Amino acid sequence: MTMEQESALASAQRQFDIAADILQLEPGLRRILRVPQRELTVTFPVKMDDGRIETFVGYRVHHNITRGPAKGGIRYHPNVTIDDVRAFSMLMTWKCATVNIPYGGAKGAVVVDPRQLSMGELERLTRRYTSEISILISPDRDIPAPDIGTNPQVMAWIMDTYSMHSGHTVPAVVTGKPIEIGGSYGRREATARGLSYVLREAAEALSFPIAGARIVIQGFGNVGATCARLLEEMGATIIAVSDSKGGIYRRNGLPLAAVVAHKQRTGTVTDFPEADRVTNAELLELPCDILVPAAVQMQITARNADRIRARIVGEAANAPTTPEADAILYDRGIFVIPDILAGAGGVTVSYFEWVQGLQEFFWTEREVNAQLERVMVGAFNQVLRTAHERRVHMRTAAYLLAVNRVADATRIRGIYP
Ligand SMILES: NC(=O)c1ccc[n+]([C@@H]2O[C@H](COP(=O)([O-])OP(=O)(O)OC[C@H]3O[C@@H](n4cnc5c(N)ncnc54)[C@H](O)[C@@H]3O)[C@@H](O)[C@H]2O)c1
Repeated sequence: MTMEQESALASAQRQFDIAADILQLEPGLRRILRVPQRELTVTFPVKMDDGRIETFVGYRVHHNITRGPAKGGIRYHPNVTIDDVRAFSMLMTWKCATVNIPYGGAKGAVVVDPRQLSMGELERLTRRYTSEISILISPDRDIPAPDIGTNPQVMAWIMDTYSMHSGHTVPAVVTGKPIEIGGSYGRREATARGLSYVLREAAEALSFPIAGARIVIQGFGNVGATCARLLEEMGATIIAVSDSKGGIYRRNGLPLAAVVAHKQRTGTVTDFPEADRVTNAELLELPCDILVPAAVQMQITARNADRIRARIVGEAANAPTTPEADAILYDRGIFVIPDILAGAGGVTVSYFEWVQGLQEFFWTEREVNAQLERVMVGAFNQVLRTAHERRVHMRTAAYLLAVNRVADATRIRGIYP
């Protein structure tokens, strides 16, 4: 197996090992933090609309809960594996620790293509999966959230199922809920907004203003499209965007509102009449100031890293860059804002949603965004300082901060019994 084909977990562990070596982490702590603490696999039946009974496999993994309740999304995807869930649960531990919010890391999944299910089937699957993992979830133990293939409606069913079992309404058991039942203002845009704050800070650190910066975005979904709009509001020029079908490029800037309307009408950005078509591979190699991978993992690899022509790469997606590519980008002086920092706006506002639910006291959107900016800018500056002090790239710096926080918490609490 080549490095490029290694599993998501092996890649996450390799990244952890780099930080553990620099921190000279004691062998016992290394053994604890390298693997998930707790895993649940469930096989459960769902009545389909035609009367058949199908069985589905689901997972919920807690990587670490030393710093607080487990936090992480639930993915519905036909190809998801337990190994992916382990890797993403580990990334969640580091993401929460990087922005210093009091959570551990978790991830859940069901092996299913949700687009093949009716609404009724999706609801029954979600409610039964919730029931199966209810031995793990609760507002003070494990708080799920949306991920690929799930959305606020799925979170509403999880909240309702858990509440039915409890006999009273428990909004704080999930985040990413609809506003009407205790969701937070600003949650839907939070990942993109958090990213826009750190991109603005990064541009400033590299001595160019975000206003006028030329931006390329891979993935035009919730995060990518919102990020495009927010960066345009900051005065940046979006020159290329893409979705799973391909990308579009216009040297002088895309008319964003028209691209959004085209995507709504046709389901894709491709074939937008006033731009050139590019493939997703070509898009990544366009000359620009800021490249934002906001689609899927493993996009920047040893194969294309030497052709990336951005000054900053802001990782909205989880794990879009392989460790080999990281080293190449660093050597070429490209400033990478790693996923565990750049993509942490979502979990940060999830944390605010949980706090609001527990207190039953809700904030305005302005308050949410101001607190998000404080957390993201503070974390960015800490990671940047660490990178300078330790002479490492931003990903390793973020890992050093995050792993150290979890290691410290473990040492202070001690090993039970
Ligand atoms: N939504 C959040 O709060 C959040 C938080 C942290 C990280 N992320 C990560 O950000 C990424 C995007 O999340 P989202 O919520 O915008 O998802 P989404 O499903 O709304 O959008 C994904 C976009 O990527 C495109 N895409 C899919 N496969 C592609 C491929 N192979 N090449 C190019 N484009 C492709 C899709 O067409 C779509 O435009 C994911 O990796 C997700 O894990 C999301």
